[in-house]
Amino acid sequence: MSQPLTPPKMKSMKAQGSPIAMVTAYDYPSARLAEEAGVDVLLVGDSLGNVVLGYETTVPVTLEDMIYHTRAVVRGAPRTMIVTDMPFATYRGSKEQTLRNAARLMQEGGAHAVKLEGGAELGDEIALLVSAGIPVIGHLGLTPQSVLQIGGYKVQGRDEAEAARLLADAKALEQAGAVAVVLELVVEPAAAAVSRALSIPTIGIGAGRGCDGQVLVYHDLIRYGSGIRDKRFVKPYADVGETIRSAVSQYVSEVKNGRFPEESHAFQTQAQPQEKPTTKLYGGDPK
Ligand SMILES: Nc1nc(=O)c2c([nH]1)NC[C@@H]1CN(c3ccc(C(=O)N[C@@H](CCC(=O)O)C(=O)O)cc3)CN21
Ligand SMILES: CC(C)C(=O)C(=O)O
Ligand SMILES: [Mg+2]
Repeated sequence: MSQPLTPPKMKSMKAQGSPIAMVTAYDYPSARLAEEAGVDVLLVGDSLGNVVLGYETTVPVTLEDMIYHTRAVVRGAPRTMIVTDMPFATYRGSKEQTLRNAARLMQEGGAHAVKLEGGAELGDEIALLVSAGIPVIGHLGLTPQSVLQIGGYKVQGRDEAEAARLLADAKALEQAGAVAVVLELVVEPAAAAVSRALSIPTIGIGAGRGCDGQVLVYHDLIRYGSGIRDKRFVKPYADVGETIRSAVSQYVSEVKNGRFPEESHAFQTQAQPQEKPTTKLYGGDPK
């Protein structure tokens, strides 16, 4: 991809039946690799609280955390559309504060769009952000920022009433000007019905095959982390956690048994031919 995706382009992808591939990212190297891999959209998710910062939930994640990680992701993926989650309690209560917080994610963080968890009750907030020129993505179904209220991570839309409310909320988000809606942990028929009823794309996570796009948490997708539990909706495409554990463990043994470093890793008084000149580069290590 040469230029970041735009909201109109996302909508035309839906119209053409071309699935949108989204993944989270939280730092420079992961963003860079995802851009090289051709993802359409990167989400700086507040799931960084769980997978990067080690919190139990996304509730402790701050606006400063989101700005900091967004900046790193933007540096790693300058040609990819970057969406940043507005974290817990930063988009309710005061309109002024909601706009200021979203603006900081865009101006200081460099995000191209923001994502908010919630339904029809957010109509005014979304309309305000849209009027300021901010692309807004909604998030329905399981909304992890309310986990302490909900009492767990549960599949949504199982009964008729829940499915109807999901559809009404999705329509309200579209009406308010949202450019896409994430559907999390929603039963497949309900997510498919919402996807058919909207002209803006739905991006599913644990929402089955009927959505217009998919999103997964980076660390789940590559099994990066200790004790990453394979959830039903995740397909792990690599086992990076095991790769890292094994590499670091080999390093530790080689240091302890004296096999590392070797002569080839050492510098002598006279420069040797294989030594590389030192380079000063911005934007990460030389490749
Ligand atoms: N690593 C990670 N991946 C995520 O997808 C994710 C996060 N963290 N943190 C924020 C939210 C929380 N999410 C979660 C957390 C747990 C389940 C879970 O336990 N799912 C069960 C199904 C539950 C049920 O049957 O009702 C599963 O086995 O998939 C799902 C989504 C999604 N998000
Ligand atoms: C799971 C996705 C949709 C998300 O909101 C996050 O990563 O925080
Ligand atoms: Mg999130």
